[in-house]
Amino acid sequence: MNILEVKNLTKNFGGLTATSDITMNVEKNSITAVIGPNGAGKTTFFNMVTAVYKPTSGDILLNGKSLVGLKPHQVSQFGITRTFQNIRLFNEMTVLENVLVGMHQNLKSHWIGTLLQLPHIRKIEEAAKVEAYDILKYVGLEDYVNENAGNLAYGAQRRLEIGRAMAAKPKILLLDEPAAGMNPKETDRLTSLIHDLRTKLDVTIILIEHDMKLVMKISDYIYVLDHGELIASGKPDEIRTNKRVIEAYLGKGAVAND
Ligand SMILES: Nc1ncnc2c1ncn2[C@@H]1O[C@H](COP(=O)(O)OP(=O)(O)OP(=O)(O)O)[C@@H](O)[C@H]1O
Repeated sequence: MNILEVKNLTKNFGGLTATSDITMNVEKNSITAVIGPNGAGKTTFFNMVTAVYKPTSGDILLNGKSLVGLKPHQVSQFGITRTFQNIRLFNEMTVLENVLVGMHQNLKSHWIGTLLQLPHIRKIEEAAKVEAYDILKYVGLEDYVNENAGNLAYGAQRRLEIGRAMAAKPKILLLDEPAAGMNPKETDRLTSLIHDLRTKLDVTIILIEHDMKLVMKISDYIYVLDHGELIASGKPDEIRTNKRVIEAYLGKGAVAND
């Protein structure tokens, strides 16, 4: 079953076409990768799915309902959260607080209740902390709960970002280059985390990533963009050997003629 359907999605910035007539289907509970050389339109695609940009034309359907025209916070309430290419944590807040921030839209507490320390609000907040702690365990940060986020090592900061995004209980998690800047050990750890999120927490993952080893290892399906156009789609083994994909990455002439 498709959780997300992208239909003929185009985004123009003045005379520049960032994505052109893209159609994709993302199956529920899958790991789907969107790859392509720099400037291919990958982040623009994420920005349209999260309503940061309005498509010039085309549609995006979440469980059959259009997301076009919604505000970013509404898309997030409908169950789509993301992480960013550049880490965006609250460095001066603790690791636990960063996850609690990600959870806020699911908390029914009201500021006045918090201010007055009403017992039922305190209960909700305690429950939120327990849940946040569970998430931190999941992403392997339970020993750093009270550490400031800015003090974490790079790979740990990236995992905290994923933890914060998971706190919103998304149906779809969009990861924008989660392995960027990671060393091979950190990438391995991230790979198994992403794999676990899908298998154990029932989330659908859409991943933009330049690390092809990671992409080929965990993706069920891959879409390839080049200069805003969808040039290929298929399972990792199909993409690995696709001539247009190899040419897009390595330049024309990289593929020997048959
Ligand atoms: N807000 C904007 N205004 C004008 N042009 C933009 C805007 N955002 C993106 N673009 C252009 O759209 C094209 C696609 O950019 P995009 O960032 O989506 O590519 P990408 O595949 O994510 O690249 P990278 O892998 O380098 O992050 C580029 O030519 C970029 O300069």
